[in-house]
Amino acid sequence: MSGTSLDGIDAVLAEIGPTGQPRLLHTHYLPYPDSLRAQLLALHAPQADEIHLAACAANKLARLYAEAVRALLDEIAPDSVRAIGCHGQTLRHRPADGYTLQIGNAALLAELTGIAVVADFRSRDIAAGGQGAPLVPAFHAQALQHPAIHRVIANIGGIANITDLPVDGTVHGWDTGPGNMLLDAWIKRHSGANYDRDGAWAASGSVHPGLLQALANHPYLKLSPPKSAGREQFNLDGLDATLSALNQTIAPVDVQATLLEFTAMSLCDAVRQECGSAQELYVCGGGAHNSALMQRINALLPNLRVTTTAALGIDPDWVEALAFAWLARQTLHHAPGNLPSVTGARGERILGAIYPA
Ligand SMILES: Nc1ncnc2c1ncn2[C@@H]1O[C@H](COP(=O)(O)OP(=O)(O)OP(=O)(O)O)[C@@H](O)[C@H]1O
Ligand SMILES: CC(=O)N[C@H]1[C@@H]2OC[C@@H](O2)[C@@H](O)[C@@H]1O[C@H](C)C(=O)O
Repeated sequence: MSGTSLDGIDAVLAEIGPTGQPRLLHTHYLPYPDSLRAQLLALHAPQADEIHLAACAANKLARLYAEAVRALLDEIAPDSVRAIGCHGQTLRHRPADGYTLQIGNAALLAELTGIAVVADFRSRDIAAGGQGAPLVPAFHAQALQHPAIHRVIANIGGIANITDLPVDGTVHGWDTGPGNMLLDAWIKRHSGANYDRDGAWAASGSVHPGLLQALANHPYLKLSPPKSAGREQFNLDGLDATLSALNQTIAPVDVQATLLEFTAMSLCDAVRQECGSAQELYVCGGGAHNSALMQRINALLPNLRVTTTAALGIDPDWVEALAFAWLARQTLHHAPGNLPSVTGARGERILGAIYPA
């Protein structure tokens, strides 16, 4: 899994039992080199010769994915692995235009590893009229649903998404707004750091009410699910435009504090408005490590027990990667991977393309 934070590759070796229950065997995190991160970020905007540049970046990604796979395979023979589920790196996500694009040369990854690869999980759902995202809710339902407790799972990566798991067994899920994306971008600009460790910088500032209000007016937040978001909706250019329109001097540290509050607020508003009787919220994704963010989520949802998926036995860092291992297994079993109640697709679909070993 390489997600919208553009931080690197989360790789897991997983065994998935006959009922679909996952068991995490090994994990490996491979950060992107700074140069690749910068190239991928640049490819999110139009530029000259971008088809060539994207194809070259896809090859680089395949080589890094292969390196991550090799690191997992120290103690297991490659031929005992059925498949690699490879999400790829999202460069564009435009369901309204009928497409989404995740790059990462799956053919090259199959060639380099000698293992079958399942890739391009989102396109079929979009072809069927869906958002193509989020896809993890089906896995959350499989692995984390409780028959008597109304749970919500929040994945806080670059973008934040939630999965609502009421006790009647229905599942809803959508992207609530920014996760770490704006926080990462703002601290990068001001100190060069890739992220605000534990939210310490944000915690040392004060929320600016005018900026918070302006951010809360983002049209994405007013849309009803099904909905999904990406860097198209939440990015530094948009933040700069909001700041210029306010025309006030706001200290960078207070902007960071306000971005953290905006991230927590957009997520918690979605939980309060759409997940009525929810009792428990389990957070996963890198945002689970941001203690200042976790504190604000706790404070904004006083009626829920807020913790991380570690309390359910799944380390929050690996839920998403496990989900794509599970989705790859669904594909190999000719079983659907999408939930039409989440993505809005016309029906269940078998997702992904298979590149045989
Ligand atoms: N100790 C920490 N303190 C604050 N933030 C953290 C910490 N550790 C990780 N993060 C944040 O988590 C991000 C990575 O999260 P994650 O791996 O879930 O993202 P992702 O794979 O891009 O997810 P998605 O696909 O859901 O967007 C980092 O960019 C950083 O912002
Ligand atoms: C297009 C795309 O890559 N979307 C990601 C992104 O990151 C979080 C959120 O936005 C979610 O919609 C999705 O990823 C997760 C893994 C998903 O599909 O469930």
